[in-house]
Amino acid sequence: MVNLQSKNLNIGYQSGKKSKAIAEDLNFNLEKGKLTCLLGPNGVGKSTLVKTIMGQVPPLSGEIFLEGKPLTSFSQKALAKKIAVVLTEKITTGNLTVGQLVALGRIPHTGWLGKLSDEDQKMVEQAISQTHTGYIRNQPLSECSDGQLQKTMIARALAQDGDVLILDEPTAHLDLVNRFEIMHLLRQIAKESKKAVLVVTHDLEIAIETADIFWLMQCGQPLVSGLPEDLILNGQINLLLPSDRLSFNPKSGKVQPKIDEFAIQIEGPEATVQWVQAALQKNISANKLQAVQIRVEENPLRILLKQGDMEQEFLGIGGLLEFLESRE
Ligand SMILES: Nc1ncnc2c1ncn2[C@@H]1O[C@H](COP(=O)(O)OP(=O)(O)OP(=O)(O)O)[C@@H](O)[C@H]1O
Repeated sequence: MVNLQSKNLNIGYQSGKKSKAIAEDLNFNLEKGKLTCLLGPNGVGKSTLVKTIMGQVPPLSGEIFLEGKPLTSFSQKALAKKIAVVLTEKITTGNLTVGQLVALGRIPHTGWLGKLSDEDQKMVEQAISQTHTGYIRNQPLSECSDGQLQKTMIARALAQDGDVLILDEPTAHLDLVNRFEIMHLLRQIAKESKKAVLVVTHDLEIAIETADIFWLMQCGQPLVSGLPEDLILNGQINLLLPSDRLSFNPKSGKVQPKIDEFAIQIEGPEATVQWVQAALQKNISANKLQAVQIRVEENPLRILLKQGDMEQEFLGIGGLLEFLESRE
């Protein structure tokens, strides 16, 4: 079910009579119950699109519809009840605790001085429980780690209880475990609370694992939308990598340097072959690998290198690289 939709949307910034176009002819459907990831290179206009959807930056032309009605027909207050946003800026809210910040999510419903009703309280508790932040609810924000802060910001947005939840780079600055945890949490929120969740991210691998839909934004091109798995198989994922040097490897699910003359035949178990190949690509120039054959064994690792009559054995990739690097 579509919650937010755009038609021929042109986004950018207006200053006096001058307008600066950032992206043109954007057409999208943001669906309820799905986690959508917006990906694209730096400066392509992802944050500008988020601000346009929030009603902070007016579209240069075209229109956005929320629940079938033009976004412009909603007041800022009404929009705040429908769309909750988590931006990248760090909050500097003095001595507020985690619990107090989450409660601030109810402001669109209560007003600044509003007391929390039982219903408000219930939404706050639900948001804290969904984000597993109960154990830090009395902790001042100034004492929270980046991961804890990010979960608190998500909890505040959940307490706001809009049908649309938008997050601009929620995993920036987080470690690998927290990045996974936050994205899985957002997926769960989309599924369980039937919200339309839009996440701007540069985290391609985790996005592939968690997103239902990808939106790919590239300079001067229409927005490409589809299942991540479809975009991988039809090669459109490479739209994110305009450089000649990188491509997406559908087998490993990773961005890798393009392999052409570099590819040498390595025999052995798949995972071991993959990492030996990766180390060779990163460190050894193609001319040093000519007429070289490599066979690998695992547990324990053994690498056998053959060239003509010469055979050499290594017990680690480091030794193999040292040997190849020292060759004329
Ligand atoms: N207030 C503004 N007025 C004019 N131009 C702006 C303004 N804010 C951003 N821009 C420009 O809009 C373009 C898109 O910026 P935006 O922040 O939307 O990109 P982004 O895709 O989110 O980038 P990143 O991945 O680096 O966060 C950039 O060229 C930027 O300089």
